[in-house]
Amino acid sequence: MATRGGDDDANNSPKLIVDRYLKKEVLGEGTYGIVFKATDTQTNQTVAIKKIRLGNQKEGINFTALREIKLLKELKDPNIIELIDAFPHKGNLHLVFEFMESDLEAVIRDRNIVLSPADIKSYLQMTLKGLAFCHKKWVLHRDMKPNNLLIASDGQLKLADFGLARLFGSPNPKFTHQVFARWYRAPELLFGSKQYGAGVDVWAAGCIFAELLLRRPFLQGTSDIDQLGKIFAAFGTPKPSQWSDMVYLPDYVEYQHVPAPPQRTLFPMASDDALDLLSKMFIYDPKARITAQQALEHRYFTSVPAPTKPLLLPRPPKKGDNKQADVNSTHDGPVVLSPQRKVRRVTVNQEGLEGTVQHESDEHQARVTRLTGDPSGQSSKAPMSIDVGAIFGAKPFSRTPLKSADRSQLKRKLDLDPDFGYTE
Ligand SMILES: Nc1ncnc2c1ncn2[C@@H]1O[C@H](COP(=O)(O)OP(=O)(O)OP(=O)(O)O)[C@@H](O)[C@H]1O
Repeated sequence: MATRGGDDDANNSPKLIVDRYLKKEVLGEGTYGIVFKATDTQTNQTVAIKKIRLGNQKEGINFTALREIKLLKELKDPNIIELIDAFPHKGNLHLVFEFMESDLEAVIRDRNIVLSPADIKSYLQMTLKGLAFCHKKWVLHRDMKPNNLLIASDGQLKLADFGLARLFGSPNPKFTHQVFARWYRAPELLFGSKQYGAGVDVWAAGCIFAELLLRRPFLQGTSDIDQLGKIFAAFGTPKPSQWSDMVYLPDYVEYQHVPAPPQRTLFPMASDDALDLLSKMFIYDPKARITAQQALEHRYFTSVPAPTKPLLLPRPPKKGDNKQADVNSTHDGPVVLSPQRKVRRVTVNQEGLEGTVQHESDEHQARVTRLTGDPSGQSSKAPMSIDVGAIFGAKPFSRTPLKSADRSQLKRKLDLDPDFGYTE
């Protein structure tokens, strides 16, 4: 029997809604409403239900929105989260999605996860595949950021919250999430463009690519003006020859000329191909910016290393099991190592970090080079030893057997990608 009364979100006890979904615990609250875990009793599938408040849309959900939701239901792609069902219930719209284990923000912020160049390539490829699919169907995301890129149990990254920004209006500024969204905002949006296109999503994907490389958000503006300032500091002020239409944008103001620093100084660890793709995703003129499809065809994706297969990507902690992850930290630099990797000693020198990995089960040894770098390019010349075991509180050389997943991941990285870590 459906429970039609007393729909209390704070109450985590299971209850059946619309005769189909057995509602369980609340997973979190976002800009548009509360998300809770549920079981679809028809299919026995675990789902996530996003309950969208329609409070300030007095006329309730309109036909345009319903039509667009129908469109979203038809967007089926391995890199787009599936909208399984949508229904109004007690004055709220309920969107039923496949349940996802984690998200890219958790991966980026988890100090225990090492991202190899191949892993970064894989995450970016899945992001661009999802985007390219939607852009082909004329759907924009408009709210691309790492916590909207969800990760399934099979490692597949899926774009979530597609189109919600357009359907339900700008997020309420009282939510801090909006501040984060600013970091991914394209310059045409910051200049007040009302007729923007798919380029806004590509710019945001570029910010996410940069964040994967740096392990911290790339352009952290504190206001819209400051965001533009951060963009100009990174890429130089746009010249009319680079972006002739900018002068017609509603909020365009002339800025004092700032030259672009060499991109290599911003991403010292990026490969030439990665840097070339990044620079194309950050082209000022949205008409000249690379499209998601063109980005997928960039040589970055065909050069070695090949993108990591989703199943082999580092496993982020499952939702509700994030004791290991330092999700509250705002990283100021690349994360170094996972304790499971048993690095004996790491030496910092001009090249970055060096160390020796000892793998107990097969005595596999490999040199780890360039594990991190100093984004300012001012790393100390004097070598310095760091006992990584001590940093992570793990006993160096303890004989605790590695879990088979850890073992295969480590072996894969060492075998396939000898200078795994930070050649990007
Ligand atoms: N399909 C899903 N499967 C599992 N958890 C989900 C799913 N969708 C959302 N969540 C979780 O529910 C919580 C709220 O998500 P929601 O998308 O509403 O907001 P958010 O991503 O935290 O922020 P914002 O609204 O700014 O994007 C988050 O913890 C999110 O990871």
